[in-house]
Amino acid sequence: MLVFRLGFLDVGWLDLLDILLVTVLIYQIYNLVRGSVASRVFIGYLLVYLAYLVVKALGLNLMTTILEYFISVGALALIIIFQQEIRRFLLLIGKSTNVANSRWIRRWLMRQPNDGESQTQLKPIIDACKTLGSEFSGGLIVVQKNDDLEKFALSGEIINADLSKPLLLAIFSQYSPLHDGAVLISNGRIRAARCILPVSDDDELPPALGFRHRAALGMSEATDAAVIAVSEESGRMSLALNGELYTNLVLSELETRLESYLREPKLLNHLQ
Ligand SMILES: Nc1ncnc2c1ncn2[C@@H]1O[C@H](COP(=O)(O)OP(=O)(O)OP(=O)(O)O)[C@@H](O)[C@H]1O
Repeated sequence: MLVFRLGFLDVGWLDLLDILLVTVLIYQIYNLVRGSVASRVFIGYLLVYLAYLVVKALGLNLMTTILEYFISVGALALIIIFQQEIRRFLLLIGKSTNVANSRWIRRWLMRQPNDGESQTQLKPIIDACKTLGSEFSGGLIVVQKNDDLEKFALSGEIINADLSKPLLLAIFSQYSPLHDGAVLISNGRIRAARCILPVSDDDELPPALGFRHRAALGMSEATDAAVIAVSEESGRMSLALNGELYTNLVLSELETRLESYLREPKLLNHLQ
């Protein structure tokens, strides 16, 4: 059905709906990539696409063909560059559908994490963070959720020991040869120490936060693990989840966030 005419263009309700949906989509994508290097790539790609539309409308055939090739190869490159953002976007959709809140769906489709699988005990971790914070020792602890973290474990020293507060404190003691880097906790055990984590290039991170916090954020962008950073300088605790860094957490807040994130139902986990 025709709504109005714009020069030679007939604009209908469906066109308006189409424009609205594209606007929302571009806005959401912009929100996800804002502040990262990817945002500049995104804007660059949009400009090339606009140039393509213009040369196509003007009938410049050779230029149109060149830009067409560029855009089709660029689409593949975009998927690689925007891995993290695409993941966050799908996560956003997964969360907003709120499937996990339906009791019926929970019962029939989801496996709760406590059905026989070994769950990581959070108490030793929280207690260790408390001591590390009060002693200004500094620490970086990765708690596995679903994603396989073995390649990160192999970047450090494999330990494979029972999880306990004294062992965590011994690892992060400044006299320990293992205190540098991150401790990786997997299936309720300390899997490895001295692990090297990917560093985030998010330029919105406050300059006061150094590489420990960047590594925590980077790991949470690359995987679904929960990463705790205890600052050596301030003793403050931060938690990185799904590419978000929650800073200056009090102990109870750290525990609640960690608990609810790690105990989310499995179906939701797979959407992330
Ligand atoms: N990519 C990384 N992977 C694992 N650990 C890292 C990484 N980068 C830094 N670290 C750890 O963080 C420690 C402190 O780094 P830095 O002082 O830059 O961090 P920070 O964020 O300022 O934290 P703090 O407040 O504790 O000083 C390093 O000695 C190292 O143990």
